[in-house]
Amino acid sequence: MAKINAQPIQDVIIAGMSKTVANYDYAMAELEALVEANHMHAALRIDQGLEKPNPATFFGKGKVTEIKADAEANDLHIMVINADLTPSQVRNLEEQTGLDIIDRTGLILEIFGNRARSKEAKLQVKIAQLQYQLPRLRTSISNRLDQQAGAAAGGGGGYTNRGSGETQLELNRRTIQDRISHAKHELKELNKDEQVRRAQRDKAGLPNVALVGYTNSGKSTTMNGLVRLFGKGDDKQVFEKNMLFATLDTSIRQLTFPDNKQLLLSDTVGFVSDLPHNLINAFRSTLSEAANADLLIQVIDYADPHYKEMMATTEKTLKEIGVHDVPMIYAFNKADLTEANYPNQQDDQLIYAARDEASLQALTKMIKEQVFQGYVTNTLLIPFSDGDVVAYLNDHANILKTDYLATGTQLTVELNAVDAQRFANYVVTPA
Ligand SMILES: Nc1nc2c(ncn2[C@@H]2O[C@H](COP(=O)(O)OP(=O)(O)OP(=O)(O)O)[C@@H](O)[C@H]2O)c(=O)[nH]1
Ligand SMILES: [Mg+2]
Repeated sequence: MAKINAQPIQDVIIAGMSKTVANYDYAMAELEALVEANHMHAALRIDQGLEKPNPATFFGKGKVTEIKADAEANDLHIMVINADLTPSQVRNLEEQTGLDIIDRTGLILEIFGNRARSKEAKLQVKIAQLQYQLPRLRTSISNRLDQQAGAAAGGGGGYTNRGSGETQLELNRRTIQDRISHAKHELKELNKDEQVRRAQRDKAGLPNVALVGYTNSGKSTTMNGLVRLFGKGDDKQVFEKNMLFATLDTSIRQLTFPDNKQLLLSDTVGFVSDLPHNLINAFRSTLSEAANADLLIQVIDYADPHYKEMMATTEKTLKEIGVHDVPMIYAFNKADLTEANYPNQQDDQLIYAARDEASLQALTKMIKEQVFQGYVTNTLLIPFSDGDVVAYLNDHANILKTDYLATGTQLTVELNAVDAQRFANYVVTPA
């Protein structure tokens, strides 16, 4: 699939309805970045200021004629629109302009389709794509997604719908519905394994910390930096790259600090405004790591002039995936590209750069202050016959003091809630 990058970049029109979107300029800048992420280039931009989109063709009648003429004059064949259109709006516009129309959700689904690597991500994207296609069978975007799915399956799987008769359409509807159920079933099987792994992790009682934030803000780079400092020697680095949606999976790594305290850190899919609903649904299990976290680190690209809008997008998306009341550290990244001093902490905010070690140490300190609050310091007297307990604590806990008494080993040790409970029988009051 390395071929994707070899594809020529396709010139397209981007278009939007300026009065129906809050912060229109930012929305169009975001659309342009999404278009680039899909190996396209916004060669022409068309705006219209209607109060309400035309129910039949989205744009007004005169505008549609203008679009057709502009497209022909510039030899452009695709128009990407900064909104979600009804299936009939897409069909009408395609008929009247002769252009292939891609709406916002279609665009994001196509990007995700190109990026998905793991089996889980592929299934999740496929489900979202098929659900999107179902009411849009006779549109060009449905064909595009079909061709993508066909290419991913090794070629030959794609089929075209345009201009096909009603019988063909019915057949396709059934085929798509079958494919959705099949993919859902496969995903469910995969998620079973994931649930087992999660149960094992929960049993270990380690705090869960999740990196979240707008796409391309530096989550994976931050994860890799922390893993380099505190991960196990054989921990793999996660994929980091200057492109939207580089990460479509959740990776989890264990960090162990010099005082033996441990936590699990996860890195996941980045956000963008108005992530399609069926995509969010399909990615629910991937995103659940964030929903179950004890602490979120919101990574923000502080060097991007739109960082405030990106933060608002992140907050909104988190609400949508059901994340409420999880404590958050605001990590303003890429300070090396700004005038700001770094690392610089103020309350729950940190200005930093993900590849700067002092920054990573500052972030670590903030994380530790948050997640290890619930630790208690106990003194345990462990009989010599329970040597495995002493061994476990040596590996997993911060031992402040060790005394060898006639009756056993006496440890003063910091314990998380699960371990404190587990070893409650050994607690003594030190003499
Ligand atoms: N200058 C600078 N670049 C950074 C910093 N952190 C990350 N980057 C770059 O920003 C780009 C995106 O980084 P990633 O870590 O892949 O971002 P992400 O948030 O994981 O992105 P997605 O997985 O696409 O959501 C890469 O080109 C990184 O090299 C930083 O502190 N300074
Ligand atoms: Mg990433």
